[in-house]
Amino acid sequence: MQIAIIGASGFTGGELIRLLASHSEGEVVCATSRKLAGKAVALTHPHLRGFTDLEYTNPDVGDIDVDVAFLAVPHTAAMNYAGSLIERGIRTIDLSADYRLPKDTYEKVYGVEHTDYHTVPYGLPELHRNEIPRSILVANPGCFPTGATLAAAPLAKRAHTIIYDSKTGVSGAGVSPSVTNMYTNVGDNFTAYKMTAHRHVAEMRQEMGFLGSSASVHFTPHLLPVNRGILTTAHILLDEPITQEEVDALYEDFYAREFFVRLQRPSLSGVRGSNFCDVAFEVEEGGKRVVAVSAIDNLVKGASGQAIQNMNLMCGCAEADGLMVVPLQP
Ligand SMILES: NC(=O)C1=CN([C@@H]2O[C@H](COP(=O)(O)OP(=O)(O)OC[C@H]3O[C@@H](n4cnc5c(N)ncnc54)[C@H](OP(=O)(O)O)[C@@H]3O)[C@@H](O)[C@H]2O)C=CC1
Ligand SMILES: CC(=O)N[C@@H](CCC(=O)OP(=O)(O)O)C(=O)O
Repeated sequence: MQIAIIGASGFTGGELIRLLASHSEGEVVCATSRKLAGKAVALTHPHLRGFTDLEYTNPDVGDIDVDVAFLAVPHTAAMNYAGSLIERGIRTIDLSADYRLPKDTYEKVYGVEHTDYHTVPYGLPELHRNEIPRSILVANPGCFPTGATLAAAPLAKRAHTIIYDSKTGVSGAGVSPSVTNMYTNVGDNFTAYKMTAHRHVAEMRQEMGFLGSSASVHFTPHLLPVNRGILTTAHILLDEPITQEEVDALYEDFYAREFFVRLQRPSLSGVRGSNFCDVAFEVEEGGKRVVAVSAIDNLVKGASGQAIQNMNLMCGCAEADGLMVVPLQP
């Protein structure tokens, strides 16, 4: 199975190459970068030396001839590639936000016109496993919505309000330097941003709706001085009181067949480098608030690992192929 990574010089592109190095059926044969064409991939991803001899190329999209393509480019750029790939039968996984939302919602949230819209499955396998195998194009979820939705999903129908409070590592902002992500602003510091209107809240609401929830959903992200990981605390407010035993049973049942969701105390180092989402939950006295906490690696379950999970489902490979990576704790 020949694979192209479009946008391979970025963080998620590098993670795709790292994880696919141990895939039993896939081989990365094309790694694109507009700026680094002709240079060795291992020059900008030195951790990959010895695992890839590829050089970056900058082909026209119509000349990319592979079985599977990953779009690891910014939102609004992915829509320029997807159409040409899928019309030639290339299974495509888009890591950007371009196909995650209905067209009108996307255009409102992202403030741009969508010039090549397709309705495609939302690639959160734990919720949409049945839709993904039939699809030629899958929208890989946002990093925050992945951790948040997996934390609250089993209680979706019981909640009237869900408040997600997330802390993220800086690699979520991508490889390009900026004043926001420079060391002097991030190191030895901790701050909230986009406090009431982050673009990911639309995805979080969409997935709660998919689960049959009418809960009102709110979200505030914070920037942690770490490279990888998202810890999300979900405050799940209920109309009817619930017991700890009932919540235990709901989560255990919901995730009984999900290898990548582990019900144990979440921490960033407990999932680092891996495709796991760890989730724990506790009922407050009185039974009307459940606090559920999740941890993911934003570059793996929040992006490239989940994208490979989707590829595996789309292509009939074992779901965990390329993803049997043990977390890096401590
Ligand atoms: N980082 C994260 O934790 C997560 C990221 N994502 C999403 O995945 C995608 C990639 O993210 P990430 O790897 O962090 O981003 P980076 O900024 O690190 O990398 C982006 C890549 O895309 C290329 N690129 C940039 N602009 C364009 C363009 N207009 N056309 C073609 N290629 C372009 C860049 O290389 P060059 O300029 O050389 O061509 C680079 O290789 C984004 O949509 C992001 O939102 C999703 C979940 C989590
Ligand atoms: C730290 C940081 O800036 N994180 C990014 C989200 C990460 C991301 O990649 O967004 P998508 O999943 O939609 O692609 C942000 O808050 O916008």
